[in-house]
Amino acid sequence: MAIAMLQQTVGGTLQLLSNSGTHCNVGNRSVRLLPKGFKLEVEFPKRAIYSSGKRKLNVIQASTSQTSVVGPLLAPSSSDTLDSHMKPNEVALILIRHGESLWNEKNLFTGCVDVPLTNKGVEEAIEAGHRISNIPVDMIYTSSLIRAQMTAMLAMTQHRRKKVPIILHNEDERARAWSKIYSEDTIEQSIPVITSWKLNERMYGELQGLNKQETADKFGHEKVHEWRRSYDIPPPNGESLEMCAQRAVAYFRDNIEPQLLSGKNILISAHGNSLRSIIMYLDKLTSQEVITLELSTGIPMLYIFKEGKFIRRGSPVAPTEAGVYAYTRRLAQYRQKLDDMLT
Ligand SMILES: O=C(O)[C@@H](CO)OP(=O)(O)O
Repeated sequence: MAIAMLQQTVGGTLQLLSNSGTHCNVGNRSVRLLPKGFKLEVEFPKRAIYSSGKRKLNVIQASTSQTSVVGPLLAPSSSDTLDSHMKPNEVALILIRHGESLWNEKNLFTGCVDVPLTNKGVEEAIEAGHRISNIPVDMIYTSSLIRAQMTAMLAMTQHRRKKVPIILHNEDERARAWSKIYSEDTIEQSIPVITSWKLNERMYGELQGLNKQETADKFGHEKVHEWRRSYDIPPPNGESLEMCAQRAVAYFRDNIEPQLLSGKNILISAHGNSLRSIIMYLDKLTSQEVITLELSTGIPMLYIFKEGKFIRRGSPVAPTEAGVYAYTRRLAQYRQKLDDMLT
């Protein structure tokens, strides 16, 4: 079936994107839409009926400055034509803990120290990418730390949609202006990547850089276990899990949840403790339950956000790709569309 999707208005023109060859009526004009992402610009009328054959697609109301779209075929806030058949009230949320870092390998407390991935970590990130390669991703959030950013970027190299993840630089006005993209086409083929320190690993204070085994030998296993896995006891001059959760969950609620509500499919690449905090919020875990939660490096976890609820769909243990796609009709449809477009 043809999908004609309203892209945007550009100086009095309307852009349509199609994923299969068909005729499409725009107002009183009949135009041909070509397969796979062919983009058409037409002058838009004030009000037009979109139709493909006898099938009415959408009613567009447009003015030079504003366009609104009414119709079941468009997910209003999604920019991806592949999503146009999907229920706008159901979106995917993927969480990935970064792959193994050089300090994970050396068994050092890392916290907010900015350490890159090992070769194994790179492989884990690529494997994570395979597992999520058929799940829609409209936006990516990462911490400000390179291990989480590397993981997101490497994972996205495997995504079948082949959009380009692009880090947004919002440090100041100039950073924003200098990284501006001037092609709407290119923007459409990009995924914005938003970084925030609020998704960083919990700050490990004076343990950062110390060897975990040596620290346990020195201070006692019980003490170190308390620093590492209690909920509200911070390591010396560091953050407890509770303190980490306060800023990570606040960030999630204030910044990420509104995007999910508006229909965006989101990937978060972050850290053991910032993700445990977010999972505590999503799964309504108690402080006793969250301290027993261990996350492996590079294993993606899938949630479906539907009707205001987070439903976990991928096991943190080892979700197989086939298992993940069996979960919802919407994800199966997305995968089918990728198959149709990319084979
Ligand atoms: O060192 C760290 O920053 C974290 C995660 O690797 O360690 P822990 O397992 O104690 O949470």
